[in-house]
Amino acid sequence: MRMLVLGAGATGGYFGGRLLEKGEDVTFLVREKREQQLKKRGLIIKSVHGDVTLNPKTLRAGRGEDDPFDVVFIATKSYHLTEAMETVLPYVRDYTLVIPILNGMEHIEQLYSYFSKEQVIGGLCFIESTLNEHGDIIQTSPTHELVYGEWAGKDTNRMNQLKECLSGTKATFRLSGQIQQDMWHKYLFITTLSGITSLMRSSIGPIRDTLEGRTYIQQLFEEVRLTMVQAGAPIGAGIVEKQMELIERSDFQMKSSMLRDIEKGDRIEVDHLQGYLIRLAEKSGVETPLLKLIYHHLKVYEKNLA
Ligand SMILES: NC(=O)C1=CN([C@@H]2O[C@H](COP(=O)(O)OP(=O)(O)OC[C@H]3O[C@@H](n4cnc5c(N)ncnc54)[C@H](OP(=O)(O)O)[C@@H]3O)[C@@H](O)[C@H]2O)C=CC1
Ligand SMILES: CC(C)(CO)C(=O)C(=O)O
Repeated sequence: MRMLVLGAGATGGYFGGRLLEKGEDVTFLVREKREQQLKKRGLIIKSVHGDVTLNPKTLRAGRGEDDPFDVVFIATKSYHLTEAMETVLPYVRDYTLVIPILNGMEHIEQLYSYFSKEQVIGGLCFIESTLNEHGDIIQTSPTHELVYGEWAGKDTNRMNQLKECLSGTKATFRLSGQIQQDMWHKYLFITTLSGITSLMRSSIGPIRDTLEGRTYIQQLFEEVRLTMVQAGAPIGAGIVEKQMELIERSDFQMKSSMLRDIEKGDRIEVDHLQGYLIRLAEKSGVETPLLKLIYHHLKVYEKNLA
């Protein structure tokens, strides 16, 4: 299958790079600066699973538009999505599978204004990765998993074909029969993790290892869970307990990508993650005091960037 990865950043560059390493036909749709970096240095992955330097095929918007792709992974930040969608449209046909791997949920509705419900499938990823000052991908913990699946959870020929193509890669690609729930659960986890680590400006260990810190994590999980349940999201029973266990087991040094972005002085996805949930909570009247504090704290960070 011909695959296009929109965004050769920390996630797109990693998963696309691993597929390329395996020998799949992968192209990256990039902007000028990133293309120059990739041409000069190559796509460099420095990872706990092994380093690799690759020479990827790149495309710039407007070029090769008569050469469509079978699969398009969407791997930009949420705040770049609208512009990015305009540039990717010419490479997509009716049969193209569009797989977003962003955190959050709001982007799904946004994608439906560009693509049909048939084209867009569900997706998410678990990975701790970032770009260093040279644009190399630094991937730092054992998990490197991309999960995908039909929105309605069906077992289809096209998913089986995709599964075949993604298998045998030095990263886990997992086909899910309940991708909507997986995405909401990941959203619950990341809103809490990014919220608490960004508020405290700390990796998870020092927060989790104090009674007060753990209480705040628990409170935030509950606020977010209730918001999601009231919005009709398919949240499983006992999910907060399961995700608290995940927090307990996480490496002491574990940070959210949002905190890493704050440390680099970069933009953050606060409106896409915490902001969208606050809007949902307001609609259903759920009280979210801690989530609101975190949201406003992060909005102040954003204001200070300007
Ligand atoms: N990093 C992580 O550990 C994890 C991140 N996520 C989520 O994955 C998503 C992507 O994050 P991440 O990969 O970290 O982000 P990055 O900022 O590292 O990468 C995004 C890439 O998208 C590129 N891009 C933006 N707009 C365009 C465009 N119009 N055309 C081509 N390329 C474009 C940027 O390129 P340019 O250099 O030109 O700006 C950048 O390289 C986010 O929703 C994030 O929350 C999920 C799990 C883990
Ligand atoms: C929590 C983590 C690292 C898991 O993939 C993540 O999604 C993020 O930091 O954005």
